[in-house]
Amino acid sequence: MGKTKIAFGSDHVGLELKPTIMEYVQSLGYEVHDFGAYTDERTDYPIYGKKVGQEVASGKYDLGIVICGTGIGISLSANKVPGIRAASVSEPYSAQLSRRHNNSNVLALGSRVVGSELAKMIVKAWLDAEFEGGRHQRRIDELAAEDEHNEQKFDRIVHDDSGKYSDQN
Ligand SMILES: O=C(CO)[C@H](O)[C@H](O)COP(=O)(O)O
Repeated sequence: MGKTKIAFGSDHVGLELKPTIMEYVQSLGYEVHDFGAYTDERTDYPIYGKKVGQEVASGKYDLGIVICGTGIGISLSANKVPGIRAASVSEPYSAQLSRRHNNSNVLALGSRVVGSELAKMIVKAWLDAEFEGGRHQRRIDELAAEDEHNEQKFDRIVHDDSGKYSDQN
């Protein structure tokens, strides 16, 4: 079996923390890829939350880690992608439980909320935890059923390279 593949994304604020976390995750034996942003020019977190969400939901990547100032905006964006369960957390306990109970497939961090050492502890707790299934699977199935209704609506919104979006319908 190959290495677990992790997709990374951030806005301009999350870019402060992203290289440190990517390097750390790689040192733990994971394959990593950065889907932007690549410069600190002010940009919009929905572009990168959506991109990472799509990479994970499509199965091209196993998990995603997204970073903005608080972790909130970029988690909201990732969670719009059907099949994504993004958890915005700022301590290891919630990170671990988000996988054990919620089977989170995207972790969202706030670079203005956590320092790099705490962020590493959060990421390690998240990566080491495993989904427990059982009664928790029933709840995940309910979320997936909601996704089916939302899928069509979501696909209408398209971003161009400058970050502008349009509604295709
Ligand atoms: O945390 C965030 C979203 O939840 C963003 O990183 C933050 O809102 C960006 O702010 P600014 O454009 O003022 O740098």
